[in-house]
Amino acid sequence: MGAINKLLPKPPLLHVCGLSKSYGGQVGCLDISFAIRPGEVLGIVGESGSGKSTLLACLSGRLEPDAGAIVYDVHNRGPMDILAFSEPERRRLARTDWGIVHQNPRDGLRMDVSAGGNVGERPMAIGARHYGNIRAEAQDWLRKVEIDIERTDGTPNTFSGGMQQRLQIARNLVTKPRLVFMDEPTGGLDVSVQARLLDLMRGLVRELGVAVIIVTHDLAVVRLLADRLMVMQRGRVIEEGLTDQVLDDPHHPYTQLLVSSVLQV
Ligand SMILES: Nc1ncnc2c1ncn2[C@@H]1O[C@H](COP(=O)(O)OP(=O)(O)OP(=O)(O)O)[C@@H](O)[C@H]1O
Repeated sequence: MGAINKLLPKPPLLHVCGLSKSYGGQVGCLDISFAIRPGEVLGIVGESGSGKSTLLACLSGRLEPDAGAIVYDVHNRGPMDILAFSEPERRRLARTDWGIVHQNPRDGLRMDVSAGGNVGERPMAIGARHYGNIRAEAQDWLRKVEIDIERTDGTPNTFSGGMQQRLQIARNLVTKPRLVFMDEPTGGLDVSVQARLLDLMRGLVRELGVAVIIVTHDLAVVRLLADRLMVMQRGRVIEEGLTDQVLDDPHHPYTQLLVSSVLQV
């Protein structure tokens, strides 16, 4: 039985079914269904207004969907309908199991708290108490995201945009979440800074085996990071599949347009 289990695909970490959200008469996202397995990276692409942010906000508990189910395999408890969670239960899940990397590091960091504090307060929030260990772990993570540990006591507003984004990533990964939501994590950065950040993220995601849902309009980002891709247009998923397959052989005319518009640049 054990040998057979190893051959079977891992059960989904997150299972989304028929998720919809509108704003008055305006469709945000419509009838979205997908599953993501542990350690898998799912990219969601589409032009501005296609519903990416609405979907991500519904998944990460920042927005209440109008319809659908979100089932998450909660650590030590099993698959649960998280839309039925109370607010404290949802906050606890976000603190222990999830990470959220925002496009603007200011939304994900505490700008008046030191870099070491920004990383260290996450393990503290889930029970770490020994100051020396917390600081050592924070510095270990600063090193991993290539921030000089001499900057441990500096605040993020003295950091460059790229450093702030790397700090936000360290703050999210330090507690080894099982699922991380990323919203345009490389947006607003110089191309060379983006490339370095992407390399770093790819290494860390693979090393930790964390599942990631990454929303972006940048096909180069998903090409490098995502195992699977969903393409959205006007709130719906119009194409999905393995990233290379979708990008190298797009079937839907809208995906073909997206891919060809990048190739022309
Ligand atoms: N607060 C809101 N009130 C009304 N309509 C909204 C609101 N937020 C989003 N929408 C609408 O929902 C649709 C999806 O928007 P959403 O922001 O999810 O798209 P997006 O793909 O994330 O776009 P972008 O890449 O520009 O962030 C759009 O038509 C948008 O105008």
